[in-house]
Amino acid sequence: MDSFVSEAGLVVPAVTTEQMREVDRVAIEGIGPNLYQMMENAGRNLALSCVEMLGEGWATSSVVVLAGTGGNGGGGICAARHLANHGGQVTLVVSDVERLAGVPAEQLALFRASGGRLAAIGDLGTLETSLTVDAVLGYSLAGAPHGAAADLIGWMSQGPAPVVSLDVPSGVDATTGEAPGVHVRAATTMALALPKTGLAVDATGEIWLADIGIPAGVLERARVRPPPAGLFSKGYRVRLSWSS
Ligand SMILES: NC(=O)C1=CN([C@@H]2O[C@H](COP(=O)(O)OP(=O)(O)OC[C@H]3O[C@@H](n4cnc5c(N)ncnc54)[C@H](O)[C@@H]3O)[C@@H](O)[C@H]2O)[C@H](O)CC1
Ligand SMILES: [K+]
Repeated sequence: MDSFVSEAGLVVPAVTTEQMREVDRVAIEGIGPNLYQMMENAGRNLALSCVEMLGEGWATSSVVVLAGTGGNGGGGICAARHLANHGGQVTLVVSDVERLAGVPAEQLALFRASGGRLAAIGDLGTLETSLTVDAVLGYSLAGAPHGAAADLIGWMSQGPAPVVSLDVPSGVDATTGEAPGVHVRAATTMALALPKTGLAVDATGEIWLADIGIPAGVLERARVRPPPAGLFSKGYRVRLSWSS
């Protein structure tokens, strides 16, 4: 789907993975924001969505954050820190801690300082959750999920807790919407910067779009259509629907 629509009726263009990568490249190698800044905005918005989904008394509910080793996982780890910083009962599970590098690894170091709990994949069977955050795989999905990523997706699919997916439900191709193997069925998906063309599938649940601070000049240089003026005039997240 090449566009989505906001509740106010604004038409929001969608991007493919290739287009989003170009936006990220122009931002990170050139104008900014840098990866740290974008990930912080992603994680903070995601944490806020979790608080809103859980409602009053959210801080007494258990939240499990499942994170992969790339940019998607880094955003999830950042959200886990924000939840822990605000007194939430958060447990983080990373698919492969040894493979974390760069900014996602720095996110984990920050999380460790928050007092939140880090659990191993082997502990999954003992974890209780009221809301699960899916930050396992983002737009760099390559083929059917395998290894620890597939285990985490399987765990989310078994339990009754709602899942909030970051950017795209893990296992769903962000460009085509196809799922080459196991995939997450989200209650809510929070897309970053611009909705991806593959999000018009049932696995996404409610779609929200979060502003992560990318200015119009970056989109222009990446030759990507910008979101309509005023889309984020009331806040940093807006609900989107499929356009008919
Ligand atoms: N402007 C933005 O939208 C931003 C988005 N961000 C987030 O970053 C991810 C994309 O990050 P990336 O590091 O490119 O990759 P992923 O996190 O999607 O994947 C990580 C990792 O997973 C492995 N993998 C791929 N396919 C499989 C598979 N089938 N089975 C198992 N493992 C797999 C592979 O090793 C990948 O490298 C994007 O979605 C956003 O969430 C940034 O935070 C900044 C800006
Ligand atoms: K995800």
